[in-house]
Amino acid sequence: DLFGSLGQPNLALRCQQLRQLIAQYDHEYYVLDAPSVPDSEYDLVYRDLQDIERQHPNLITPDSPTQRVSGSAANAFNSITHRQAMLSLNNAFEDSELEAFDKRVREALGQEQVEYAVEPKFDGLAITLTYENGIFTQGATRGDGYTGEDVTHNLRTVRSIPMRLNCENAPKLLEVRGEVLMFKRDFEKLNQAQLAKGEKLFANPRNAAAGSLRQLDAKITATRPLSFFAYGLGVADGAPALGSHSMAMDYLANLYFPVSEVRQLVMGVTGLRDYYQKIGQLRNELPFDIDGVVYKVNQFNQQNELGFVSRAPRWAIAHKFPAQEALTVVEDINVQ
Ligand SMILES: NC(=O)c1c(N)nc(OC2CCCC2)nc1O[C@@H]1CCC[C@@H]1O
Repeated sequence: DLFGSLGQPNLALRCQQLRQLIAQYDHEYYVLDAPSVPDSEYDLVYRDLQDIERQHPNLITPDSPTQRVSGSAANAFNSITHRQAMLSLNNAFEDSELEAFDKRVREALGQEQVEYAVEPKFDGLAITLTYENGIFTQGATRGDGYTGEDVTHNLRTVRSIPMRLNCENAPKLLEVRGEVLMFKRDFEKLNQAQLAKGEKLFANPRNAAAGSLRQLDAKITATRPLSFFAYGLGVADGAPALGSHSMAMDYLANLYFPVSEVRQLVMGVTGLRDYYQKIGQLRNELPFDIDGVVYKVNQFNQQNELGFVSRAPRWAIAHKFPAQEALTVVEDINVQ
């Protein structure tokens, strides 16, 4: 038969090729929103992999897309201590605080103007992803910044989180920090489905994302439309030398991680202010909720020079928008 002639080694290679192809298709569909093949083609490739794995379970690998929804329901989350603390951010609300931040940074660095990496402040749930030799092995919530909950199985179900790194010589260890969130449109659809099922409605996308991620049964998480954006690195062992936050984001984008498309590099406090205004205008059009923007000194050597105050860095602050009145009201849907 077909498989007899292929033999094990070739089958293993065939599985690897199928996994790689599906990882590419997932990236195009869930991250770039630009599939290169129709769903019918995707389903054929996926079924090929499933058939081989069903006949040869020894060929199943943890990064196989067929393993995204797996694992039985646990009765509690294990506690994970982060190799590198997941710090929080000091907030600025007034323009005067912005001036003060930039002034402190300029004086500490002895520099006229500072280059900042700026990006939206995603309003979701902070998590950390661990990749060992290019394979996703563990995921955890931020928790108190030092220990979080092991939500590995749940994170496997998030299609925009890659199960393997898209590179040849993968780093021995790579920790990726980011935010799990739910897009506004997916949140509306979820609440309409909840309503139709007579189940409770979620208050907002952030609560829906947090509630979905902290399900003990990953099969429930798999039914929820979760997304992810990377915004930083934790421990990186064997990764190429990255000198700045913007370089780290480029590196992650090449590894198939979703990163913000509206991130920028700006100079000085004027650059910060302009970006805050720009995103403030864009806010309601963005497909996801944000509660501000984040400014980071871009160069890592300058970040190291500035260090942290208690648990938050001196080199970064969030600039919050005024809280939006609770406007996510599910309009009356005439439920039959
Ligand atoms: N929510 C965000 O979009 C975000 C971001 N874009 N960038 C950072 O960089 C921080 C992480 C540690 C030092 C700088 N943090 C963010 O969120 C933080 C994570 C934990 C508390 C805040 O929500």
